Amino acid sequence: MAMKMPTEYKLVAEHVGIEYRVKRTGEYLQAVRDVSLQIKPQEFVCIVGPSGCGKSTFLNAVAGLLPFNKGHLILDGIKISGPGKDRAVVFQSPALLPWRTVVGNVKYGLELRGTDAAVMEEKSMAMIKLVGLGGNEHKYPNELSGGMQQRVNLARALASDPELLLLDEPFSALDAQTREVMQNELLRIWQETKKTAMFITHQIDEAVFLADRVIVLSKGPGSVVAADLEIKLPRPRNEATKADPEFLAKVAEIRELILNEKK
Ligand SMILES: Nc1ncnc2c1ncn2[C@@H]1O[C@H](COP(=O)(O)OP(=O)(O)OP(=O)(O)O)[C@@H](O)[C@H]1O
Repeated sequence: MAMKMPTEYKLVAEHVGIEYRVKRTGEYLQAVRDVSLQIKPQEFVCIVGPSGCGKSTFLNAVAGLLPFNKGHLILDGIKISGPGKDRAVVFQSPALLPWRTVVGNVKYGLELRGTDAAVMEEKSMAMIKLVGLGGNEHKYPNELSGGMQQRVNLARALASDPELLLLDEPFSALDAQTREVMQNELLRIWQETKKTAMFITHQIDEAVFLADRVIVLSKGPGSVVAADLEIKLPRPRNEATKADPEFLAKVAEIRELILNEKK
């Protein structure tokens, strides 16, 4: 097996363009025009931007689920050309298999890879514990709340030990209180696992609370990177973070940037 060389960046996007062929008209829509960005190992990067700017499109391209027609996407020094076990995605809807228990769902990805049964059991149980679901291993998805289902989804993504965790508005279907709990939980898990994370959200305060860096995309279609802002708030972050003048200033700055994009 080829030795993986350590690289300065976990993910590099170089002038990435992504287009869709619109079925209805047969025409091409350049959803993302020119996105360049870098994510360092263990960094938490949030991507925000006006609705329809191509946040999900970009994430899907990084996941290898959508082809791109311009530029390059490079993960650990290797060009992305399709899905791979080095990336795991957490979508807004948990999409759990209803006929499988919590542990059965967490194991699913590992099973597809032919992982050894004992290793699979051990990893799945550890991940379930990590996401705070210990004791719920044998419950079925319909016995779980929305927040618990999203915890299972996170455990499933982490079980495969990905190099890059991709999260596409994972908490936007949750009520405000559960959402805040899950943001804190995600930060705790991220600090324990040290996974590099790319998180898409349209909620600016969520982005600033979570991220080391917030990248703002311009209005779409044909989006580019409008701003790339470092968030220097101390960690661990907690409720007090949200009252920090730096937090409030960054939220206001990004809100202004997005409002200007919408004009
Ligand atoms: N399957 C598709 N076929 C054609 N156009 C699409 C398709 N999916 C998305 N688009 C278009 O691509 C652009 C980017 O969409 P995308 O969903 O990535 O934006 P987004 O920033 O994630 O939006 P939101 O914040 O509303 O979720 C939009 O103009 C959208 O209409």
